[in-house]
Amino acid sequence: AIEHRLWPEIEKITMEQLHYARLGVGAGGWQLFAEDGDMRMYRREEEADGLVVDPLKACHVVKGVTGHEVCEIFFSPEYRTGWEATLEDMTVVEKVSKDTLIFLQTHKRIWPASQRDALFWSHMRRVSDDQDPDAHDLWIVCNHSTEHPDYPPNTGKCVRVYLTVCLVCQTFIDPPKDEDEIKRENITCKITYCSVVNPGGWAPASVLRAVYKREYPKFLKRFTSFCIDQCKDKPITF
Ligand SMILES: CCCc1ccc(-c2ccc(S(=O)(=O)CCO)cc2)cc1[C@H]1C[C@H]1c1ccccn1
Repeated sequence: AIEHRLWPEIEKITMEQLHYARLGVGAGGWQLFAEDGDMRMYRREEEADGLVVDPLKACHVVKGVTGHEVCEIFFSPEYRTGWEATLEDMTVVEKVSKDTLIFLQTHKRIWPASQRDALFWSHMRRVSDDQDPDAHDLWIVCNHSTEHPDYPPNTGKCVRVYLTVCLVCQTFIDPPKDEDEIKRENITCKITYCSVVNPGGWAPASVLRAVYKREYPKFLKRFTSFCIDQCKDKPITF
């Protein structure tokens, strides 16, 4: 296949994000800011040119779904309106390959900041765990801001945000007694979600931090509940 112009960047950023997601939160100034059941949400307070760009890392454990299923739902455009509450509009601008799409998304305005949009490539892949070959495979979705000639930034009503996001999922199977078939009650998915969103233009630090504190826990809970609901009556996809 002919290599797409974005392929080298996609490969580099995806593997960097995989490495970053697998780093623990012990070092590096992470502060726990939200907890809910098995979900732990951490952030670092960081600014770039006076704009809040607080990196976020969330760890969650969800029973009854596989990492492949969770990443498939996070990646696929057809499910997004079902779980992304802050979305106002979404377009698939380009289909790079079956596992790589370019999205343009408009998010609901957060008063008093102006409305934001995001243009990013989204890439999904299975990664075999080189450290522990008998561990189950990892699945990753990586979203990273990009440019596109037909969608220049800041031309309409929206301020363009710049984001890098990854969702890394690992499936664990607790084998059922005497070789029965694996049921959903025997599977657990360990999820790490990382995001850095540069708001792209001025927005008060206090407002942004309040929005992230409110929106990220809601987002991850809504997303994982949606996954459980979507998968519960379907055959398991490993
Ligand atoms: C001023 C910043 C506005 C703003 C821009 C962008 C995003 C955002 C974009 C993408 C992704 S994702 O994980 O790639 C899933 C695909 O949608 C998550 C978040 C969120 C907010 C704000 C709306 C807030 C928010 C924060 C956290 C989660 C959801 N929404």
